Amino acid sequence: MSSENYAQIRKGGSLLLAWRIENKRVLIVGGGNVAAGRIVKALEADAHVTVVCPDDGLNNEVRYRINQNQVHNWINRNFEECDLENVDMVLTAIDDHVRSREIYYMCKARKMPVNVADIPSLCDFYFMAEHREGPLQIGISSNGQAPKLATMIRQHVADALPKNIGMAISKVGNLRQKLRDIDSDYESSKKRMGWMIRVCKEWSLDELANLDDKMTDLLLSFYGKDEVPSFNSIAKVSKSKEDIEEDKEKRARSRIILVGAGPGDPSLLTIKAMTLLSQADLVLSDRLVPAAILEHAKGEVRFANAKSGSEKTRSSDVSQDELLNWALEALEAGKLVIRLKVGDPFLFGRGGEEVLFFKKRGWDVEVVPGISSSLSAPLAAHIPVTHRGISDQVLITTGQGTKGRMPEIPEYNPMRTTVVLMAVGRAKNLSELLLNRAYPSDLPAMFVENGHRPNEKIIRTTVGDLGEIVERENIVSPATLVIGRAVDALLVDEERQG
Ligand SMILES: C[C@@]1(CC(=O)O)C2=NC(=C\c3[nH]c(c(CCC(=O)O)c3CC(=O)O)Cc3[nH]c(c(CC(=O)O)c3CCC(=O)O)/C=C3\N/C(=C\2)[C@@H](CCC(=O)O)[C@]3(C)CC(=O)O)/[C@H]1CCC(=O)O
Ligand SMILES: NC(=O)c1ccc[n+]([C@@H]2O[C@H](COP(=O)([O-])OP(=O)(O)OC[C@H]3O[C@@H](n4cnc5c(N)ncnc54)[C@H](O)[C@@H]3O)[C@@H](O)[C@H]2O)c1
Repeated sequence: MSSENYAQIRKGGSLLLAWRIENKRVLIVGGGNVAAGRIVKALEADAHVTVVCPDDGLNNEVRYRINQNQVHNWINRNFEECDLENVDMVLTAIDDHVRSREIYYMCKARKMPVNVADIPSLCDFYFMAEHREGPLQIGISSNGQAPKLATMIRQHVADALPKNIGMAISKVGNLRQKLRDIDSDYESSKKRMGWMIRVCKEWSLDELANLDDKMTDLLLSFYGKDEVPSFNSIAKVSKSKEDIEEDKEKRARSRIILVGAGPGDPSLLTIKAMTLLSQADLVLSDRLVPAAILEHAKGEVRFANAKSGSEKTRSSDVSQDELLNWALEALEAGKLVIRLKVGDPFLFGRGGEEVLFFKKRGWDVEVVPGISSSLSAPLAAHIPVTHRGISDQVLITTGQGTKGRMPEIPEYNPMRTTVVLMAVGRAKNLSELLLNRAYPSDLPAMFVENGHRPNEKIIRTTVGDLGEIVERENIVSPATLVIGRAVDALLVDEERQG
C-alpha cells in the first residue's frame, strides 16, 4: 500500500489541546512569579482558582489578585495534602524540588493532572507561550526545550497576524451559534458545515469582522437557499429605511469646502475663510499653514502625517490619501469639513484634483479663494507686477514641472513680469533655462522667502545669479521668485544707484 499521502509520524511531541477548565477547581501551589503567570492563565480559562502559599511568600501580583478577589480562595500557609481534596488540576510553582516531587506523587495517587513548574519530567502537560486576541488563542510550545524562545516566537506570530482577526472570529462564532439555533437538526450537519465554510472562504476577514447583528440575520436568511451572498449586497439591504433617512439628513448637513488660507498672515485671510474656520467641525490643513491661522479653528484640526511626524518617510500621495479619507469619513458623519490650503486652492494647490476626488464620490465641493503668494509676495517686496511702461503682463509658473522636468517658459518679453513659485529647489536650472530664452543675465529678480510672515526675507538678485544666491543666502522654501523690470519699478533714482 502506498503511504505517500499520509502524514509522517514525528515522535517526541506533545498533544496540543484546548483544555476546557471553566469552573474546574485548579489548585496553584506557590505565590511567586511562576504562580502569578499560572493564576492569569487559569482565570482566563474561567477556572475556579485556589492559591496555597504563606503570606510572606506572595509576590506583588499574586497579592493584588488575592486582594481584588480575582483568586477565588487563598490558603495562607504552606501546602498540605488535604489541599488536594476536591481539586481537578494542580499546578505547583514552588522553589522546593523535594516538596514538588512529593506533591507530584500525591497527585498521581489521586489520578489528578499536574504541572510541576521546576521539573518538566513530572509534568502531565506543559504550558505554552500564548497570544490571545478575543476568542483566538495561539499557543507556542518548544516542548520544554527553550521556553524563552517560545516567548519570542509568540511575538513573531502576533506581528504576522492580520488585523481584525479576533473580531472576525467572534463574529463567525456568533453567526455559527445563530445558524445552529435556526437549524439544529443533526441531519443538517453537512449543509451547515458546507455553508459556514463558504462564508469563511468567500468573505474577507475585514468583511467578517464588520458583520453586525442586522447583517448576520440577513446573511442567515440565505442559508435556506444554500446561498452565500456578497458582503456588499448584504450591507446595502441591511440598511433600513430609517438608516437611509438618517444618512440623507447627515449628507444634507455635510459640506466640504476648499479654502485658501492666503500667504500666511491671519489678517490676510478672507472674512469668509475666517468665518468658516470658526464653524468647521474638522479642518484638514496643509502643514504649511501657520499656527497663527489655525488658532482660529474651533473644531478639530488634522494634518496629513500627523502621526508619523516626518514628511520624508512617506510619499506625499499616501498622506494626501489619508487626508481625503478623513474628509470622507467626516462627511458621512454629517460634518462641516474644511480643506485648508496655503495661498489659493486653485493656483498650484492641487485643489482641482481634490474637487474631482470628492465629485467622483458624490460630494460637491465649494471653493473659497485665498490670496496667492504669486501676487502677494511681489507686493511684500514692493513690486507692482504690472506697471505702465514697464510691464503689461504677468506669467505665473512653477519652478518644478512634473516628473522632474522644467516648465515651458516663453521667449523673453521686456514687458512681462515672470513669477515663479517653488523656485528654490532648481534655481540654477531655472537660471540656465531663462538665459536660453533670451532673458538678459542682469535682469533684476527678487526672492521673497516666507512673504507676509514674521520671518519674511527679501533678497534681490539677477537672472544670471539665481543659483548662486540661493546657496549664498541659504534661501529656503516657501519662497516666490519675481523676475523682470518690474522688480525695480518703484525704486527712485537714488535707490537705483545705491
Ligand atoms: C512558555 C511558558 C508558558 C508559561 O509558563 O505560562 C513556559 N515557560 C515560560 C517562560 C520561561 N520559563 C523559564 C524561563 C527562563 C529562561 C529559560 O530558562 O529558557 C522563561 C522565560 C521568561 O521568564 O521570560 C524557565 C523554565 N521553564 C521551565 C523550567 C524548568 C526546566 O526546564 O527544568 C525552567 C528553568 C528554571 C531554572 O532553570 O531554574 C519549564 C517549563 N516552562 C514551560 C513554559 C514549559 C515548557 C514550554 C516550552 O518549552 O515551550 C515547561 C517545561 C513546564 C511548564 O512550565 O509548563 C512561559 C512563557 C510565558 C509567556 O511568555 O507567555
Ligand atoms: N516553568 C517555568 O516556566 C519556570 C520559569 C521560571 C522558574 N521556574 C521554576 O519554578 C519554580 C518557581 O519559580 P518562581 O520564580 O515562581 O519562584 P519564587 O521564588 O518567586 O516563588 C516560589 C514560591 O513558592 C512558595 N512556596 C515554597 N514552598 C511552598 C510550599 N511548600 N507550599 C506553598 N508555597 C510554597 C514561596 O512562598 C514562593 O511564593 C522555581 O523552582 C524555578 O526554578 C519555572
